[in-house]
Amino acid sequence: MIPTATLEDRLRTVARERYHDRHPFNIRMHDGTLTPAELRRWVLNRFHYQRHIPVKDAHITAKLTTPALRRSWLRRIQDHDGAADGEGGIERWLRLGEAVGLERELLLSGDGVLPGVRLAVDGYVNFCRLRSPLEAVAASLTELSAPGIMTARIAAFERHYDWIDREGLEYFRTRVGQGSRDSAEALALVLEWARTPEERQLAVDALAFKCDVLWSLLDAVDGGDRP
Ligand SMILES: O=C(O)c1cc(C(=O)O)c2c(n1)C(=O)C(=O)c1cc(C(=O)O)[nH]c1-2
Repeated sequence: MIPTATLEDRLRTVARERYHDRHPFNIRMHDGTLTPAELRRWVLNRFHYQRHIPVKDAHITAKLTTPALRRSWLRRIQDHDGAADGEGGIERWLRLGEAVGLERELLLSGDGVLPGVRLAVDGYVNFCRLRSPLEAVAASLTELSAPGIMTARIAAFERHYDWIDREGLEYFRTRVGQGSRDSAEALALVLEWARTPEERQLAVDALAFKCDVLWSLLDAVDGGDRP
């Protein structure tokens, strides 16, 4: 039997070693060498991911079997959708869009989202819709690495892209705390639920799949716009 500590180590290793902070496009973003057009392409395409996070969290919530679990997962939907119009993570991402020069109407229209990004996001939503609660929750564990990448991103944007209004970075500032809390909560559930070696392997594989989703998204953005 593999002890629980080993599963946590395996998950943390996957979340670290296969994370999209190592993707060439992310490295260029943080080095400050993206052109404004490239940065806009990333913000526009990532909005497609952002707006689907509460959809996938609704699929996960529907699989949870106790009021306490559903209540805690519902909070994630509210983090993104807000308690009212003009609040929440999706609204903050729209403001990031405006700070880089993209009209919110353009982001909301979905125009310009790359085919590879649509496929990656569909893949993630459908994975959480079709797989077990263990696998769906384990897939969210990329967020073990998210607070680190967000902190690095805030510093990189402030340093290298001074044409972007700092207020636009509020999405990332808010996500540092939310991501730490969400990943701790998800990790505790996965460690509790994955009791057999097979279940532990499913959790690790789910996390590896999610790393591939994020990697594919950046591959598509790195490939440039359609002619
Ligand atoms: O910018 C990023 O690098 C990044 C990564 C991730 C992630 O690691 O999954 C998320 C986010 N951002 C994010 O903003 C977010 O709301 C989020 C939700 C989830 C999830 O799987 O439930 N991941 C992420």
